[in-house]
Amino acid sequence: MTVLADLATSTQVFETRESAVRSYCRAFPTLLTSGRGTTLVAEDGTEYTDFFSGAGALNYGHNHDHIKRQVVAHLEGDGLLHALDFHTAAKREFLGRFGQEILEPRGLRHRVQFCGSTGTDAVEAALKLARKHTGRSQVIAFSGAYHGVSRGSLAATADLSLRKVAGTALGEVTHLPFPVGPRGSFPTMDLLEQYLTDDLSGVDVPAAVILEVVQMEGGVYRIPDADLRHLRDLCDRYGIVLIADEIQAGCGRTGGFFSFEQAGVVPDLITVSKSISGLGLPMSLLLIREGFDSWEAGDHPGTFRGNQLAFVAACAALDLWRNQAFLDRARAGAELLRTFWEDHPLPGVEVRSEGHAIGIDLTHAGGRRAADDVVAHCFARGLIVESTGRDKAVLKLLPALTMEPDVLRRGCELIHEALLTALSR
Ligand SMILES: Cc1ncc(COP(=O)(O)O)c(C=O)c1O
Repeated sequence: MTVLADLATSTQVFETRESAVRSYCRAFPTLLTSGRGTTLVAEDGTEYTDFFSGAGALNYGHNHDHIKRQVVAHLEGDGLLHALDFHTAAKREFLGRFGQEILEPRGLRHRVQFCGSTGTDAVEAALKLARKHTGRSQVIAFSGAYHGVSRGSLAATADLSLRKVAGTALGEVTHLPFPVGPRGSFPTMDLLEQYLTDDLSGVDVPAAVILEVVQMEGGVYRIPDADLRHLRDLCDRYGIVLIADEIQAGCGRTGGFFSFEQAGVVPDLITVSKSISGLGLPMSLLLIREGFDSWEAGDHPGTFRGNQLAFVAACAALDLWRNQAFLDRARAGAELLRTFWEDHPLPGVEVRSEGHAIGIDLTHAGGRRAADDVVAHCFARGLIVESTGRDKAVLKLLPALTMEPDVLRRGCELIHEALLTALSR
C-alpha cells in the first residue's frame, strides 16, 4: 500500500511539473533507481529484466563492470570532462583504437567526425555534408525509416505522426517503399533505376540516399543484400552519396559490428551513436569515406561534440570486441533468440530475427491491441519490452548482447506466454 501511495505521489509530481512530451514513462509507470547488467531496479524494489536496452543504447547492459571501472578511474584521475573539439588524450586513444580495431579490419577507410550528443545530430551532419559535397539538395529515404526528429532528419523520417508536429513543410526528401514489407518484396531498386535514367522525369539526381540497412523503429526489416548492392551500384553510377544510418542497428546489435557488413557494401557516410559509448553516455559519430570530407573548419560546430567521458567508455567497450568470452556469449545469444522463435511459431505471426534484434509482427494477428497486451502482461511480471512499427503492432526485442542464456530464454518464454494469452482473446 505504502509503495503504491509513494508511486502515486511521485507520479503526481511528474504530472504537475513535467511537460506532456514524455512517453516511455506512461507505458512503464515505475520509478527506476538502479541498473546492473540486464536488470533494472525500481524504487519499490521490483526488478525488471531489460529487453529494451535503452532502444539500443545499452548493448552491453547497465553499468558494465569493466566499462564503469575505466570511467571511474578517469574521473578519479581528474581526466578532462569537457574540451570542445580540442585534441585530448582520451580522444586520440578512441580515434586510434576505433580506426585500428573496427574500421580497418572491415576495409573502411573513413574519417571520424564527432557530432553532438544525439544520433539526430549525426544524421543532420550526414545530410548537410552530402548536400555540400554534391551541390544538390534532393534526398531519397524509405518508408518506415526513422532518422531523428530535428527538421533535416525529420524530413527523412517517414512516420506521419512525428512529421505532422514539425509545423512546417519537410521538403526535399522523397520516400520510396522499403524493399521488403509484410506483403512481400517491392521492386524498389528497379523503380529507382528507372527514375534516375528516365530523361523525361525532369527530376534532379539526388544528393544522397539514406537508409537503415535494418530498419529498427520500422519493425526490424533488413533490406536484402542484393538490393543493397544494387543501390550501391546506382549511387556509384550517378554520383549519389550513400548514407547508412547505423545508430540503432550498429555496434553489434544486428550481427556484425555494422549491419551492412554481410552485404559486402561500403557506404560513403555512416552515422553511429547509441551503444558506441558502451554505458549509454551521449556520443555520436559521422564516418566519412575518403574523398567525401568536404567540410571546412567550423562548418558543423557544437559545444558537446566529443564527450570526454564517452571516449573513455567507448574505448573500454572496444575491449569487449577482442574478448572471446564476450564474442561467444553474443553469438550464442543471437542463436538462442533465432531458434527459440523458430521453434515457437504462432498462427499469423511473422518473426524477423537479426542478431539481438527480434521483430514479432502482430499486424495480421491482433495488431496493436495484442502488442499492447503483451507489453502490459510482461511489465506486470517484471520484463520490459516495447512495441514499434507504423501501427505499433510489432514487438521489438532488444536484449543486451551480454544477457545470460537462461535469462534470455526465460524472457522469451514469458513473451511467448503473453502472446498466447493476447492472441486467444
Ligand atoms: C536509426 C536511427 N537514427 C536516428 C535516431 C535518432 O537518434 P537520437 O534519438 O539519439 O537523436 C534513432 C533513434 O532511435 C535511430 O534509431
